[in-house]
Amino acid sequence: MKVLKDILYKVSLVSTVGDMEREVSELVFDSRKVTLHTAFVAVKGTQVDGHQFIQTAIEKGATTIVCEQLPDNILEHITYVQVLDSSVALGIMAANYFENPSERLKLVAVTGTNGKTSTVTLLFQLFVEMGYQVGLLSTVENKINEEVIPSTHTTPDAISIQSLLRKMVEKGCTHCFMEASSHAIVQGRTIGLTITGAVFTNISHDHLDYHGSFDEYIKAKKRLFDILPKSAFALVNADDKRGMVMLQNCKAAHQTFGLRYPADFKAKVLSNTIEGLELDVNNRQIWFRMIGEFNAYNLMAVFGTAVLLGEEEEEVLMQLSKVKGAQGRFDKISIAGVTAIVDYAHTPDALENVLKTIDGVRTGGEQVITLIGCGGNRDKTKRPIMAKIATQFSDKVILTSDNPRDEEPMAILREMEAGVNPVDFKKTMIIEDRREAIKTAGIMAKKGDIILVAGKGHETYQEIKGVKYPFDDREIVRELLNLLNKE
Ligand SMILES: CC(=O)N[C@H]1[C@@H](OP(=O)(O)OP(=O)(O)OC[C@H]2O[C@@H](n3ccc(=O)[nH]c3=O)[C@H](O)[C@@H]2O)O[C@H](CO)[C@@H](O)[C@@H]1O[C@H](C)C(=O)N[C@@H](C)C(=O)N[C@H](CCC(=O)O)C(=O)O
Ligand SMILES: Nc1ncnc2c1ncn2[C@@H]1O[C@H](COP(=O)(O)OP(=O)(O)OP(=O)(O)O)[C@@H](O)[C@H]1O
Ligand SMILES: N[C@H](CCC[C@H](N)C(=O)O)C(=O)O
Ligand SMILES: [Mg+2]
Repeated sequence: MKVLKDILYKVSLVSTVGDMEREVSELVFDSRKVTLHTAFVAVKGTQVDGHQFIQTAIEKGATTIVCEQLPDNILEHITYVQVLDSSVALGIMAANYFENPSERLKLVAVTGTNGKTSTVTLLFQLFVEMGYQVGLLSTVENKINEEVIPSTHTTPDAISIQSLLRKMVEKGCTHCFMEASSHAIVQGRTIGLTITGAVFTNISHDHLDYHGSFDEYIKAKKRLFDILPKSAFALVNADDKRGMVMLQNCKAAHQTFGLRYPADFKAKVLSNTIEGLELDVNNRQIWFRMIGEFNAYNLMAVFGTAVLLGEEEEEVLMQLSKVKGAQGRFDKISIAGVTAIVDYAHTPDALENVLKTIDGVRTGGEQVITLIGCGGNRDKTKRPIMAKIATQFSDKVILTSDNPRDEEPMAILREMEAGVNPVDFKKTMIIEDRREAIKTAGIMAKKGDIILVAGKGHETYQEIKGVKYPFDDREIVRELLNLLNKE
């Protein structure tokens, strides 16, 4: 039990009604999770306004209500706390409730359209290699050392973040590496965190459905940098023109990484093959297991972060060359003479990067067959662009379902098809069923060919009309390619 007024420390209050010394058993923002003596925080969401569940929360046992508008019927046995912004209050209250765990470890938050999971996973693996106890919050999984805690979001809600950080501190973690999605930043999920360093990987087309415009999307990312204290570091990609935008009016120490423009942490790509990357970093030639130029950026973000956290350059590079990166990112599966690559590319930029990487490591003669879909209930404007990119950089393309969610799969596929140039129609086909699409790609592939299975990476399900059916690209690729004989 915690005392309400302690949990409200540093929260901007508009008014209060009732006992502020009241004990709080738990903090929740979802009426469905209310139990006796919980404090219910009413948040205005994208679907509904949490204020409409205040009565239900009280009926279920909540004795404290935190809200922006006080309800008409004030009950005597309930404490009401009126705040300016419930999401902001929730972040600060969650931090207080779990006793500010982020002040007790070094927390690095990574934002950007692509490369967040790759970067935080590399950081996690690197710091484990260097002998630290480490936490990870990522799209693929959350981790406390070797313990895996399933992830539901790229960035969890404020209460889950603080609760996970608290567990990390209890388990002796000295560092935590987390992804900060633009949704999370805008919704205040990262409020209340003491951040040691923030990293910006890049920004390109995504989530325009949610943010409304590219400018708003940039502003969302920038908010992470705006709140950094002077003692923190802000490490941005010098080769992305929005890197400098992130640093405008940012109080933290400005740091840059990159491959082209002058940067504090810079590398030169010496070789880039299907086996890995050779980079020159401060006149040291190092080999890494990651593939593609985009991974050279991720590696430089990781190198810079580790050095800014006080690690020795030499040691960082040596240990970094051992790590293997995140699941479902450029996962190579070679069976029956065919190489399939399962990759989470789900934005135009990521798809183009992965296809250019494949093109760059081709030895000649082999054809590239790309299988791609776009998620339902998400940014529609990227659909035709992604299909166009797929056809531009591949010999054959199968447009197929990703997670259709509540949309008609065929409608998504038609929107994708609209981006294909008529001259590319003959190399493009539509196969709605993703399993059938993978099978067809396998049948079409000749020995030596490369199949890119893009969009779902590590995901182990396919979401169709509210149901998550088991579906793992990596398993299906293995199963179906094993049935083929290309020898
Ligand atoms: C669009 C979006 O981001 N929605 C997130 C948001 O929910 P919301 O605002 O839609 O909530 P709502 O349904 O309108 O409800 C409003 C409030 O009423 C409460 N409520 C609701 C119903 C009820 O019976 N009782 C009740 O108290 C809810 O708990 C909530 O507090 O806040 C919730 C709690 O934090 C999130 O779980 C939810 O994520 C949804 C499920 C989601 O799919 N989000 C995706 C888009 C997302 O966040 N993705 C990013 C990654 C994006 C990237 O790739 O960069 C991520 O960080 O995962
Ligand atoms: N630095 C990068 N620049 C561009 N593309 C990248 C970069 N790193 C990875 N990618 C591509 O983007 C895909 C997604 O990478 P990753 O999962 O690391 O991004 P993310 O930012 O975590 O995505 P999400 O927003 O879904 O959490 C990868 O599968 C790869 O195709
Ligand atoms: N974090 C991304 C995941 C997209 C993955 C793709 N497989 C899809 O379902 O659209 C998003 O929320 O847009
Ligand atoms: Mg991610």
